[in-house]
Amino acid sequence: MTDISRPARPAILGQNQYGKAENRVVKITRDGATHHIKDLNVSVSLSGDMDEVHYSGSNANVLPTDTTKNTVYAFAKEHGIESAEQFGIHLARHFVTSQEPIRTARIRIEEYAWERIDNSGKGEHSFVRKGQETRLAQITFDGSSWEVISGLKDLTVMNSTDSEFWGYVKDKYTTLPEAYDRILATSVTGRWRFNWSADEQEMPDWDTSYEETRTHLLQAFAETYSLSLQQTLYQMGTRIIDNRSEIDEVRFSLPNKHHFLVDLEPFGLKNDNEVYFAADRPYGLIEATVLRDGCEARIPVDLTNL
Ligand SMILES: O=c1[nH]c(=O)c2[nH]c(=O)[nH]c2[nH]1
Repeated sequence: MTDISRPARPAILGQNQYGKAENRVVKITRDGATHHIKDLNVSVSLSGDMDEVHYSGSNANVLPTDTTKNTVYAFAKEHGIESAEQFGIHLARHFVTSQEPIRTARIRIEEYAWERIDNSGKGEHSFVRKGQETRLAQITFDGSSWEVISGLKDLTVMNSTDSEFWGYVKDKYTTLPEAYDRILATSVTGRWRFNWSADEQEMPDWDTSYEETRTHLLQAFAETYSLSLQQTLYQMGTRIIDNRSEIDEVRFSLPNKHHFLVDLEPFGLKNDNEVYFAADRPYGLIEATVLRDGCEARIPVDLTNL
C-alpha cells in the first residue's frame, strides 16, 4: 500500500527569481537654475544558482533584495540616468558580473515623463507629469436654479526647488528634520463652483474657463516660493478667484507626494540633493476651500463624494 500522505519523490524546485520590485527613484540634475528630472520605477529580478536557499534555507548565494535596492539608488548617483535602457544595462551587467551565482538579471523600468510648467521666468524647476488629467463636471438643476461644479483629478506637479518646511510644532514624537530646500510634489484634485445659477444670466464658456483655470492653478503652483503645501494650496485658489470672475469657490485635495533624499554615505557617495526615493504612502493630505469674500461654501468637504 502506498502512503498517499508522503510523495514517493520530493518535490523539485522549478523556475525561480527574486529581487526588489518598484524602486521609485527620482534623479534631479541641476544645471544652474535649470533642473532636469528622471523619474523611474525600477524592478530588479535575479536568477541563477539559488537552489539551496529554497531547499535548505542557506543564504550563501543570496545577494539581499535590500542590496539590489541600494544599488539602484547608488547607480543613479554614480552613473546618472541617461536613459532607462542605459540605466538598466548598467544594473543588469553589474549583478551578473559581480556575483558568481547570479546568471541572469532582468531589470524592468517604467519611466514617468514630465513637462515644464511656464512660471514667468522664475527658474526652470516646475514640472507637470505628462498625460492628461481627468476633467470633471457636476451639474444640478432643481427646476429654477443651477449649480455647476467643474474640476479635475490626477494632475501631478512637482517643484524641484523653492520649497521649504520648518518652524512647525515639535512634540516628543516629532522626528522630521526641518527642510530648507525640498521637492514639493502633489497630484491635484480640485473642484470649482461657478456663480452661474439662472438661465437669465450669461453662461460662461465652459471650455475656456476650464483651460484658463487649469493654467492659473499650474502657474500659481510653479511661481509660489512655498513654505508649506498649505500655503501653495491657498495661492492656487486665490489665483483662480482673483482671475476668474465666473468662479466663487475652489476646493483642493492635495496629497503631499513625499520625496526623501537617499542616504548614499554608506556607499561613500555624497547625495547633493540629487537622488530621491519617491514614497507612495503614507502621504500628507492637505485640503482646503478658498472662497470669494462674501460667498458661501457649497462644495462638499470630501471631494471623493463628488
Ligand atoms: O507642506 C507641508 N505641510 C505639512 O503640514 C507637513 N507636515 C509634514 O510632515 N510635512 C509637511 N509639509
